[in-house]
Amino acid sequence: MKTHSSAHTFTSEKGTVVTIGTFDGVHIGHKKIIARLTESAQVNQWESVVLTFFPHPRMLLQKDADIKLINTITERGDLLEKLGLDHLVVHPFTIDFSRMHAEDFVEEILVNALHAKKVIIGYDHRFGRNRTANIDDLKQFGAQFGFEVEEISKQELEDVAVSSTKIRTALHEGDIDKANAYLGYPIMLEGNVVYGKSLGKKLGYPTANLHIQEDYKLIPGQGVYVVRSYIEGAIVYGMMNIGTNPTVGGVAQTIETYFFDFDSDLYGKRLSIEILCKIRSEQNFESVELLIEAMKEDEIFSRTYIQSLKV
Ligand SMILES: Cc1cc2nc3c(=O)[nH]c(=O)nc-3n(C[C@H](O)[C@H](O)[C@H](O)COP(=O)(O)O)c2cc1C
Ligand SMILES: Nc1ncnc2c1ncn2[C@@H]1O[C@H](COP(=O)(O)OP(=O)(O)O)[C@@H](O)[C@H]1O
Repeated sequence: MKTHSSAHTFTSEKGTVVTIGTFDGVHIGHKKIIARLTESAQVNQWESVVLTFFPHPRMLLQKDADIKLINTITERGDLLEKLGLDHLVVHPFTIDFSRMHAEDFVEEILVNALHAKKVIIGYDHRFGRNRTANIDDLKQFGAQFGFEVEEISKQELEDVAVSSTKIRTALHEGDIDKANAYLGYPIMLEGNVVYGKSLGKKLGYPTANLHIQEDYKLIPGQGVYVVRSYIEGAIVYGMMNIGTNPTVGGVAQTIETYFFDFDSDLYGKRLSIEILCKIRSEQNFESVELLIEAMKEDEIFSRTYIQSLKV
């Protein structure tokens, strides 16, 4: 898969079949749409293209700085790559771009830049300045500029929209089982290991504190989770706490992981950590001794769970 940072720098050898969307989560519903795209490309000897925008239109237009996404833009690219796409175009969503008239968008972006022979799009897709154009307009533009339009049905689209919303809600609630089932893969958090309060080692459980750069990344609700990571080529399991560490007087939210059967310096390293299941909610224990007891139980639970994955 080739990633292009703008439609204007896109190049392809052949005509293309294009779909447009955010595809946040790249979940089981999205995969069906992408499968239609890659199949159509194969049958027609075209190249498959996903056109996506960044930042998310809602971040720019509604000043909705607080919108949270299931995937960072890097994760989205990595997940789409696994689906056998030929091209991912991450076009910058700017104020100027948002003001483009529908016909200019079709001619400049879809036809001239992306060489679209076919566009696969939701029945309710709206585009162009103030989202004035709809799928019927797109079909007319198709006749004018020589591309086909394939409509994704209401039912199929609702399945996709519902699962994106359901995944976000499930993640907020810490319902990892549900979120992972809709995603079709374990939700992941990626970031750099930073210094914490240096209490972990004293408690007998050193924890790698993860700093996630992308402020729009949705962090699952507070709680203690069984996790998995890949550190220097090896699978490492662990237990993660997402919370404010109230027992030791913490205030700010941290994401910290104790890795099992592991003992090396992780400061400054980049980790991608998959969340596999929830153990319990974070609690404000009356003493540090009680917190340590709880962590010992978390470890027993986690090791049993991990063992069950291996049989
Ligand atoms: C598996 C696990 C469970 C935890 N559960 C709680 C909890 O229920 N309540 C709490 O206040 N802190 C909890 N913590 C956070 C500890 O207080 C934290 O690891 C400790 O403050 C070390 O912080 P440091 O890495 O900044 O040194 C948990 C940590 C881990 C790894
Ligand atoms: N098994 C382990 N799991 C997590 N971190 C470990 C482990 N063994 C060693 N470390 C190292 O210890 C650091 C955490 O120690 P800790 O006392 O909790 O300090 P901090 O408050 O800076 O996180 C990690 O960032 C990592 O470099």
